[in-house]
Amino acid sequence: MMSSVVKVTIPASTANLGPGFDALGMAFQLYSIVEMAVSDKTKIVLEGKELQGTPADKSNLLYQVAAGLFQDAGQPVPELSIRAASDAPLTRGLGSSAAAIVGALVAANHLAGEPFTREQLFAKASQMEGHPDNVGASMFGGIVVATMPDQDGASIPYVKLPVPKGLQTLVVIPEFPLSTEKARKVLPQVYSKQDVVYNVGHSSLLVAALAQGRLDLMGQAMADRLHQPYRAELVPGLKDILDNATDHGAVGAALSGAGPTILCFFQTEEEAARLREFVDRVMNGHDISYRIMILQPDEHGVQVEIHQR
Ligand SMILES: Nc1ncnc2c1ncn2[C@@H]1O[C@H](COP(=O)(O)OP(=O)(O)O)[C@@H](O)[C@H]1O
Ligand SMILES: N[C@@H](CCOP(=O)(O)O)C(=O)O
Repeated sequence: MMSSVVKVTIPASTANLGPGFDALGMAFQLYSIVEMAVSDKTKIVLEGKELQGTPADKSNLLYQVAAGLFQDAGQPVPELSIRAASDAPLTRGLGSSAAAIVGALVAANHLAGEPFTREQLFAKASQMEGHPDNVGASMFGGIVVATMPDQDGASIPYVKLPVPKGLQTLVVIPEFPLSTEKARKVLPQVYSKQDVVYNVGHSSLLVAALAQGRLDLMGQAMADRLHQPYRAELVPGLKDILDNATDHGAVGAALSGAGPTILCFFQTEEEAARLREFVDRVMNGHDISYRIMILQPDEHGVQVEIHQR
């Protein structure tokens, strides 16, 4: 009998864009894939260097998320054959856990006969991550503005914005990992009224600037007081880059998600060259190993192909 293999391609993402903590996400043309099929015995194959060290048994996040979906749908959890690969590095602030959750949910939902809509999968993924920023971008592509609802399980209100034409991203990816869990623990429990008002203003201005393609406002609008100042102690070079990137070719700069990746937006090749030189100088000054990637935005979000075997 023929059985179906579902192949899901998921874009990596950046969250926050500076002030939009837990609310803004943007998808990149940097992909991971998850292939899933019902099988006699669970087998998980993880390909490539980025997934090295990730468990290949039933404790794997992809299996756990897929099993949870079958349970939520009121179906027995089948044995699963899973193959996964990622061009995006893990624990660097490029949304790998969100991409894995989105990939496993979309794949398992297909195998279960599509019991849940995309909006419901988005809500599930956001509950699992605890915030909708990366999962929104991986699910829908482009720039996603979203917020967690007051009630558990309710749908997540969001708006997808196209990425302003010509906006490109240079990411500086340090070699050391930083788990999101650790980078959330350094944040305060309580903020001053001034800092909250500051972020509401900057995040609102940033969303409006993105919606109208006002790249001239991004440098100012991307300033943040809720997370970057606290996370700077975990990311050598961050403060320097945030303070000075716009003087060296950047349209704006931010910590990518919880870090340690740092992102700088730019438009022209000349800006990219100036930025590279600046970033090299800063990171070498801190004696940090890193790599630089130029990433284009993804506008499509998660993509699904079905194969018969
Ligand atoms: N394809 C995958 N398969 C299994 N687990 C994954 C996969 N991708 C990410 N993960 C899990 O997500 C963790 C990274 O999540 P996190 O600390 O939030 O960093 P980030 O999302 O910024 O990469 C990894 O340590 C791993 O446990
Ligand atoms: N809003 C979250 C985003 C975490 O993104 P990740 O890619 O680092 O997992 C946060 O800032 O904690």
